[in-house]
Amino acid sequence: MELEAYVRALPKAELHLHIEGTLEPEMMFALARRNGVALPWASVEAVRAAYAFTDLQSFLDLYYAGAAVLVREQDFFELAFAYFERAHADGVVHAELFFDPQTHTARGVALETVLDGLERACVEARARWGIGSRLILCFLRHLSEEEGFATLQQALPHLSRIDGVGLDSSERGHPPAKFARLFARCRELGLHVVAHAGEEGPPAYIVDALDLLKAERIDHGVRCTEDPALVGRLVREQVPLTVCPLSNVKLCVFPDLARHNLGQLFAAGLKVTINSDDPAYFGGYVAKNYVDTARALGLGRAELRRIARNSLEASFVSAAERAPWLARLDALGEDCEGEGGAA
Ligand code: HPA
Ligand SMILES: [Zn+2]
Repeated sequence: MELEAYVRALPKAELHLHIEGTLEPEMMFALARRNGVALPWASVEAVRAAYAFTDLQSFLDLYYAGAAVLVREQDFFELAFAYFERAHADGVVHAELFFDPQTHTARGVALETVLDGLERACVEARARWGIGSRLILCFLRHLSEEEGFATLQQALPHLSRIDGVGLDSSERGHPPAKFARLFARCRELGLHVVAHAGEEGPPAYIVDALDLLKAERIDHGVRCTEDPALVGRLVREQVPLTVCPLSNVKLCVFPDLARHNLGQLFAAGLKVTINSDDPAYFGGYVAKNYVDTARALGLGRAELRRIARNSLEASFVSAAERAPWLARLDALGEDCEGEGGAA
């Protein structure tokens, strides 16, 4: 089996995916027209040409500008439905979607509108393709903790359809400590907790995401290798890292995939997963992240199976829900063992 087909056949969970980051330029322009929203680019080609990012902030500026075309429930539905269709083609059996309510409520779009559209797509994806999903509300860390509390207040009537909270946006200068009280309240409400840390921020932010926010997974986390004691802890506690290789290259966290530290993280025994982050902006959905990383770092099929297994184990589904996917994964491993494991 070709590597691409093998990767697509791996049952996998996607755990680090910003739904607003799946907005392809074609949809951006179609929704801008439909909703009468002016965009700062003249054409699909012009917006694609602007995807030459130098760091996280240069991406975020463009990403928030693009998200302004999302206004109605139908827009959020179409956005998420298009993602699920691609995810299904990539062998994703379960996806935990991040969404950024503050990006939308700041423009007068109600949290309920966002949730209604996303949830309808989740239901439709389950019915059509059997894909499972969860929704994770992310707080924008460049805003204040008080604004985060206001967003949580708006979310309270909808907690039955929100599974967890996360922390995203500009990392440098916005440490986890800024949100310790907000995340404590979220935990009291029974929400799962994840946080972006150690993408551009220092390893200390990963430590604080674990100790102060009680994050169950670290989103990115690649800068952990600068602190050997932290790596030891992440291995001991088997804290999942949701690594996004194409994102890291696009945002200049690593100069190229061959110099990405995912292979090093994996060899150290960390619970590494591979994800796409904002695939419309970073040049590839989850299967391309697996394939390109495997080629660049020489990962074999046993390693790819391990990474897919990690994603299923690190998801928020029950052991019973996960069991059939793990069985399929193991069966695939045996089927392909004789075909030469190397990527
Ligand atoms: O990679 C990311 N990092 C931080 N915030 C984000 N919001 C969307 N993508 C990202
Ligand atoms: Zn992210």
